[in-house]
Amino acid sequence: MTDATPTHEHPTTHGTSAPVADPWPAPRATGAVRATVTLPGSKSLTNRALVLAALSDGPSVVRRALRSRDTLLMAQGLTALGAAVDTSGADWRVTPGRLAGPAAVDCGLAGTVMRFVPPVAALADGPVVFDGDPHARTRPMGEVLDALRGLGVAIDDEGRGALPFTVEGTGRVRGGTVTIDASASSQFISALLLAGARYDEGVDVRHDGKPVPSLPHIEMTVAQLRAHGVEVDDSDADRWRVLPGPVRALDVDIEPDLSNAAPFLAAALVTGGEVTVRDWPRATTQPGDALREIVTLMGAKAELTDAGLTVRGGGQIRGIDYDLHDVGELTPAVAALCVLAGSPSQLRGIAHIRGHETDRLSALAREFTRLGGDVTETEDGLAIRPAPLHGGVFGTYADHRIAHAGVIVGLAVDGVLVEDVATTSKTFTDFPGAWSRMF
Ligand SMILES: O=C(O)C1=C[C@@H](OP(=O)(O)O)[C@@H](O)[C@H](O)C1
Ligand SMILES: C=C(OP(=O)(O)O)C(=O)O
Repeated sequence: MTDATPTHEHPTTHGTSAPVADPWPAPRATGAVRATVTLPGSKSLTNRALVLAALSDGPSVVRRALRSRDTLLMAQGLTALGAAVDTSGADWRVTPGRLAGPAAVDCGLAGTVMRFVPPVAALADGPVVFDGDPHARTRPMGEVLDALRGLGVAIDDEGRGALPFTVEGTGRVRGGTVTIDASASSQFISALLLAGARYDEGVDVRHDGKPVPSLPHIEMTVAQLRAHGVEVDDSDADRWRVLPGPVRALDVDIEPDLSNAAPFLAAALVTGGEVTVRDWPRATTQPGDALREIVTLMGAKAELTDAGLTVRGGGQIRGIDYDLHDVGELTPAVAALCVLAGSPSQLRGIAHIRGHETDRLSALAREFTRLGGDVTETEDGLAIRPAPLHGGVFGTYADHRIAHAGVIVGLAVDGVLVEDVATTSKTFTDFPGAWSRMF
């Protein structure tokens, strides 16, 4: 880095203070990558574990918690509500406390914080104000607020159906039956289920609308609730019932984040190399496990052994026709592989990712096109055809996974500069360092 290179100082909630060049020259692979990587913990598992620990009947331990912006924001939010969350070590300790306002919760850009914490705040005695990053104010949220109102909670959002808003907690929630349209995000359902056992009548949540995306994430919620001793009935399609009762304290181990494995495994395909991700679970509720199937369809070999998941690239990348509805968060990395593939691809079922950190379909189409790619948006996905690529600045829109897409393409294309790569700290502290260490 020269003195003339602009640097970006991460805010403290980004989990690191290392200055990083902006835009960041993405490492260009000069040969087949051979690497074994240890990835940080899962965002989705960590933030569910923290919420459930804060609602539990005693102290819990969240081992190998992910330390990143989203999880630190969750810890801060729950602390603001009255829990004691000790994040000083690798194992985070959560001691539930009396939930009370007035309090303020900064959601950053974390879907899990903006959706999962309001149902907890509803149990607090006193007002709790929620706000977040500018992009967060445009993320869909209204269904959760309306559902909470239906369960007996007063919320003041001045009709926005989005951040900022105030949950006017009274110390208890009636709960009961509510019907919502969760076609924009599975997190609407997970949010209500996570707190539901602590409501007087529990919750009976029904979905009415187009199919719910990211269903495995709801299954993850149900599994974690059951691990805490909560009774959940998910035997009917589009209906989830959480019975009222105590949430038992738990000592849990967090698995590595399999969605954040995507760029690392992609490096094996792009360079014809071999990448092993350590501690890949044999059985998991994480949707990122679908990467094993996806990279295989794209021409790689994926092998799960005691060492972890090893992916070997097999020369040219094959384009795919794939429905990512259940695993939408993998789209940016998969799209980057498709851009580098030797045959066309069609990615489907992901209209809802327009409501993620940014409109991911539009951002991916725009940024790949700027590098010479042939990528068009469809109503529910992306159509990608092979095209010669060139270097340039890759915009990231405050979206960690758009940054992953940029660095993947940068492996194979000279002169790709990834804007604000520090945004990756949303779910991965020092991603640029971990990425650079592979080469
Ligand atoms: O519950 C969760 O932890 C998540 C659910 C999914 O959200 P959507 O259902 O909004 O896609 C996923 O994309 C997000 O990264 C994490
Ligand atoms: C959609 C994502 O995040 P969030 O939890 O903020 O919704 C993501 O991580 O891809």
